[in-house]
Amino acid sequence: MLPPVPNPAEFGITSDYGFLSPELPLEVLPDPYYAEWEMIIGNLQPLLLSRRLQSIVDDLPILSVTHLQTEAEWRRAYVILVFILHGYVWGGNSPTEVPAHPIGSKSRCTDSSLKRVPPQLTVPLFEVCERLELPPVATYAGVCLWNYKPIFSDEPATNLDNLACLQTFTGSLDEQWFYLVSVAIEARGAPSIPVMLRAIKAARTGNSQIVTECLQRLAETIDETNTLLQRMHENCDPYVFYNRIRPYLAGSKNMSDAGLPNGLLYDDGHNPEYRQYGGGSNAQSSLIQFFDIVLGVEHRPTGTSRNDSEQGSEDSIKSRNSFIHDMRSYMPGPHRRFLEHIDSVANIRPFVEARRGDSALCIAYDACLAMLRVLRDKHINIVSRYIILQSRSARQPSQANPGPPAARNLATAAPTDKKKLRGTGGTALIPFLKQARDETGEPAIDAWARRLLSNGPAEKNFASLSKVGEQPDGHLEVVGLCGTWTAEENEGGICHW
Ligand code: HEM
Ligand SMILES: N[C@@H](CC(=O)c1ccccc1NC=O)C(=O)O
Repeated sequence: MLPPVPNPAEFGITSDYGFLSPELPLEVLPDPYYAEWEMIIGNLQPLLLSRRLQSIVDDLPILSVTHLQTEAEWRRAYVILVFILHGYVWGGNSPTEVPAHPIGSKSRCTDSSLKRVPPQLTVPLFEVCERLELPPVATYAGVCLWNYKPIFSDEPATNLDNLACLQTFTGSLDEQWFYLVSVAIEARGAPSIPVMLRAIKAARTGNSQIVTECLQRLAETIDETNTLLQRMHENCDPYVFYNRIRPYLAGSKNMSDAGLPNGLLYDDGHNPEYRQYGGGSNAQSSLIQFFDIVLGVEHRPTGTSRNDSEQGSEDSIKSRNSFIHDMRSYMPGPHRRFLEHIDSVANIRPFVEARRGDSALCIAYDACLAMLRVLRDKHINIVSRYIILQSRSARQPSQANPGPPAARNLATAAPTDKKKLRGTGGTALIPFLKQARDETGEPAIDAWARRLLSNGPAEKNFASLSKVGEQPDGHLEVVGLCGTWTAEENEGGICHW
C-alpha cells in the first residue's frame, strides 16, 4: 500500500503562499504586556549603534509567553527574540569583549557575559522555539518567511518591488533586499507545490502526459526563481552585506575564530547550558529542498560521491548530505514533516527513467534539472561575489587609519584560505556548494540548449545538439546544425558563439 500523497493544507502550506505563512506576518504583538519587547525591536538600530542594547536587555523583566494567543503571535515573538538575540551577541565589540557602555549605565557586562544569553531572552525563546519546533537561533523562517509585508496589499508577494521587511539589524535597503529576494522566490515557487503533487498522483496511474505537463510548469517556475535570484545584485551591495549584515547572521557552531569556542551559554536562570547552532541559511528553505526531493536530486556528504556510497551499498540515510538534511531541523515543524512525507512518495525520477523513449517526458524532466542547476550556478557566482571576494578585501589591512582593533565576528575572523571559508550555516562553502551543484545532474544537452536558445538569436534553430566534449576549464562543447558553441558552464549557460 503506497503512502498517501500529503495534503499541503494540513501543514499550513498553500498554493498561493507556499511555505510563506498564508496570513501575513504580524507587525506588532497586540497585547501591551509585550510593549518592552516591541520597544526594543522597534529601536534595534539606534540601540545597536549606541551600544546600549545589551544593558537594555539585561534590565528587562522575564516576560511570560502565556499572553501569546495565535500562531501569528508566536511567530512574531520568535522574530522579535531572535533579532534581539543576534543583536545582543554580535552587536558589541565582539562576543567576548565588553562593549563600551555609557558611564553610569545601570548594568555593566562582565568579560564573558556576551557569550551568555541572559534569562530575559533564553526563557521565553526556549518556550517559543518548543512551540514552533525551531532552534533558538535566527533561522531562515525568522528573518525571511515571517519577516515581510506587502507595500500595497492588492499586489502579490511574488512582486519583489512590492515587498518590505518588518525587522532588520542595520535598517539598510541592502539587508531588506537580501531577505526579500528569498521571500519573492518562496512566493514564486508556491504554485509548483500542488503542481508536483498532481504529477506524483499522475505517475501512480502511469499518465505520462500529465507528468510531462507538470514538469514543464516546474521548469518554468524554477527559471522564474532564477530571474529573481539574479536580482540580488540590484540593491544588496556585497561590501555592505559581508561587513555590516552578515556578521549578525552568524550561528554559534564552529565559531571558535569569532570568539565562541563553546557556542553560546543559554542561561535560563537555573541551569546555564552551552549550545551550538548553525546560523540561518537558504539551505533552510523548504521550497528548494522540495524541488530536490520531487526531482530525485540526492546530495551526499561533501567530499563523497555516488560511487563511494554504491560500493558500500550504504543505506540512503547514511549517504545523505548531513548538512542539507540537518537543515530540516531548522525549518518550522510542519514544513519539516511535509518534506518527510514528500520524501516517502516521490516517484518522478524512477517514472522518467523507466520511460526513456518518451522524449517529451525526458526533455521536460531534464529541463527541470537544467534550471535547478542554473539556480545553483548563479548562486555560486553570488557566493563568490558576496563572500569570497569580500573576504579577500576585508583582509587587506588599511594603512590609512588602522583604527581600533576590528570587532571579532564572521567577517573579521574569516580564514585566509578560501577553501576554509564557512557559510553562516556552518559549511565549507565552496566545496559544499559546488558538490551540491554537480549533484543536480547533467541535464540532457538538447533540453538545456533548446531552452537557452529559445531566448537566443531567432535565426539559430537547432534540430538537436550533442555534447562533443569538455574543455580543460570546464566549458562544455556541443555541436548542432548551425555550428559549434561553448557555454560558460559556470555562468549558468550563457552561450558564447
Ligand atoms: C548574498 C546572498 C547569498 C549568499 C552570500 C549565500 C551564501 C550561501 C552559503 C555560504 C551557503 C552554504 C550553506 C551555509 O553555510 O550557509 C548557502 C546555501 C544555500 N543557499 Fe545561499 N546565499 C545567498 C542567497 C541565497 C538565495 C537568495 C537563495 C535562494 C534560492 C539561496 C539558496 C541556497 C541554497 C538552496 C543553499 C543550500 C545549498 C544547495 O542546496 O545548493 N541562497 N548560501
Ligand atoms: N548562508 C549565507 C547567509 C544566508 O543566506 C542567510 C543567513 C541567515 C538567514 C537567511 C539567509 N539567507 C537568505 O535570506 C552566508 O553564509 O552568508
